[in-house]
Amino acid sequence: MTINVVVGAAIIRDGRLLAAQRAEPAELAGGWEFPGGKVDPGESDEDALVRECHEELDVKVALTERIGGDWPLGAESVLRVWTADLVEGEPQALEHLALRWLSRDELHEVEWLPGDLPVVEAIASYLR
Ligand SMILES: Nc1nc2c([nH]c(=O)n2[C@H]2C[C@H](O)[C@@H](COP(=O)(O)OP(=O)(O)OP(=O)(O)O)O2)c(=O)[nH]1
Repeated sequence: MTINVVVGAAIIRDGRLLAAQRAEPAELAGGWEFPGGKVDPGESDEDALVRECHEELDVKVALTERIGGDWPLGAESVLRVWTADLVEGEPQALEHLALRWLSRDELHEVEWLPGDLPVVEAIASYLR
């Protein structure tokens, strides 16, 4: 069985984390996640993440630090997360229902996808 790699960006600005609300598929719609997506064959994780942020948010990001290792998403996928700085552009919800910048106190005001919760905990210490 091949394990699918999903990459996610913890974009932080002024001590706040950018959270994005999924628009699809129906069973995930409304849940909040890190911008990102699946790594294409032959593509590095980091290149995939920069590409996905451009496609989804119309921004250029610079990845800064890997957060933890492979975070399990069910039996068949893992999530790999990097913190990121915005280098160019203001994030647009091109593929999401909404975007929010969350301070540490606000982290749990949105309903994160279940697999993201441990990652969100790991990122709390980076926020104000
Ligand atoms: N992008 C992203 N996906 C996540 C997170 N947490 C989580 O469980 N997932 C799941 C949702 C999806 O089943 C899968 C990522 O798929 P995706 O739909 O974002 O990937 P993609 O943009 O490459 O889309 P596609 O080619 O399949 O259409 O991982 C997260 O924080 N960010």
